[in-house]
This record gives sequence, structure tokens and C-alpha cells, in this order.
Amino acid sequence: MIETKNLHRSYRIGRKSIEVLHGIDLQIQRGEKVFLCGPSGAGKTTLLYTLAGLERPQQGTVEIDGKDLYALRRKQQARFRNESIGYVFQNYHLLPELTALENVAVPGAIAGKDLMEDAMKALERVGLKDRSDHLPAELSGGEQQRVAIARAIVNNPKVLFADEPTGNLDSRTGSEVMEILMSLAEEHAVTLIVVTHDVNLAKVGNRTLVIQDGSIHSGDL
Ligand SMILES: Nc1ncnc2c1ncn2[C@@H]1O[C@H](COP(=O)(O)OP(=O)(O)OP(=O)(O)O)[C@@H](O)[C@H]1O
Repeated sequence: MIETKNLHRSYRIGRKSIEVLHGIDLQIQRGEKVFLCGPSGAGKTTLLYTLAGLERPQQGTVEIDGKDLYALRRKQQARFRNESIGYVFQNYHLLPELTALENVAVPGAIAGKDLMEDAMKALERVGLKDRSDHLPAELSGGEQQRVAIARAIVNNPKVLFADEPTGNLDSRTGSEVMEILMSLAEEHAVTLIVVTHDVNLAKVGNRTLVIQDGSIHSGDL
């Protein structure tokens, strides 16, 4: 489902260039649940964003479902992301002036589709039907993340990327959110890639990749 070849990503700060990904080759099968672990600053988020079509590598390719992501024109890439990929971020990234239901319907609105009915179903799947008219500020952190998960799955994506989805939650709420994410991914055979520093959470996946100094060192924790 996902294949990368020789991925390099570096950042330039003034005259200094820091290479964060040193030629990553990776294959992830359809329906796999992969956790990216590793120390702070190792390049987990950078790899996730590069895989997810959010950060162009300086070298190398990312293929998702046979599509060479960074070879697509900008509009095609945006459409592919909208139709095939779901995103969950640590800080939820909900629009504060929209209700939970409206937030979940946003990907549909971007695609010019009315997904209100699907949005309500997605909210139901994360157990938040009765909070549909709440604004994000009127929801707990765990509930906000569940809204974000509902938004990520509303389009039935093939791949779901999550960057520290439990990073702002206490451990019990974090485990609940991770369970919801895993069971939705399982139910819909979605390929799931999750960045986490919590090795205990990572144990529920099929595969763990440990990133250190910009390379994948091993799959063992
Ligand atoms: N936009 C940027 N500009 C410059 N340097 C960056 C940028 N984003 C990340 N970096 C640097 O790249 C390195 C890897 O960052 P990244 O966020 O991918 O690490 P991480 O493993 O996700 O860390 P953490 O667990 O702390 O979130 C870090 O040294 C960071 O300072």
C-alpha cells in the first residue's frame, strides 16, 4: 500500500542544513498497523508527514496505492489526499467555530459533497452522537480527538496517519482513543501509521519501526 525509496529530508536553518531522514526504504502492506517509535528529534513526525504527502522530500519517492505522491500535480495531490487519506494530529486541529458534526463534515465540504449524514454516522462510531452540536471548546480532550478521528474516517480513506494522537491525553483516555482508532482501522481494513513515543501503546500494532538518527534501526522495542 505504501512504498518509499531512498527518502531524504533535510531542513535548512540559516547556513546550516540538518539531514533528518537518511535514505529511508520502506514497504507497508495494505491493512497493516504500523507504529513509528524512537527518541525525541529522531525524525518520526518528519517521516510521517513525508509519507502522508504533507512534506516533500528532497530526494526519493513515496507511493501510496500505486500513486507516486510527489509526482502528482498540486490539485491532483490535494484530491488524492482528500479522497484516500485521513489525518489525526496531536492537537486535534478542529475548527473552533464549527460544531463537532460540522467539523466531521469538512472533508466532504472540501470535495463538494454533502457528508452530513455520513458525518453523523462517523460521530456515532466514535460514541459521540449526543455531542454533535457541541463546539470543540465544549468537549474534553478525549472527545475532541474522537471528533478528529470521525473526521479522518468520514471519507472511508485507504490510509490513516496519526501523529501522537494520544499525546495530550491522560493514559486512560489515551488508551481508549487508541482502541477506537485501532478498531475502526481493523473494521475497514484501513492501513494505519501512528507516531508515538509510548512503547506500550505501540504494542497493539502489527509492526513497530524504531527510528533513530533519521534511519530505521529495527522493528523491535
Ligand atoms: N520545520 C523545521 N525546520 C527545521 N528543523 C526542523 C523542522 N521540523 C523538524 N526539524 C528538526 O528535525 C528533527 C526531527 O524532527 P521531528 O519532529 O521529525 O522529530 P520527532 O522524532 O517527531 O520528535 P518528537 O518526538 O520530539 O516530536 C529535529 O531535530 C527537529 O529540530
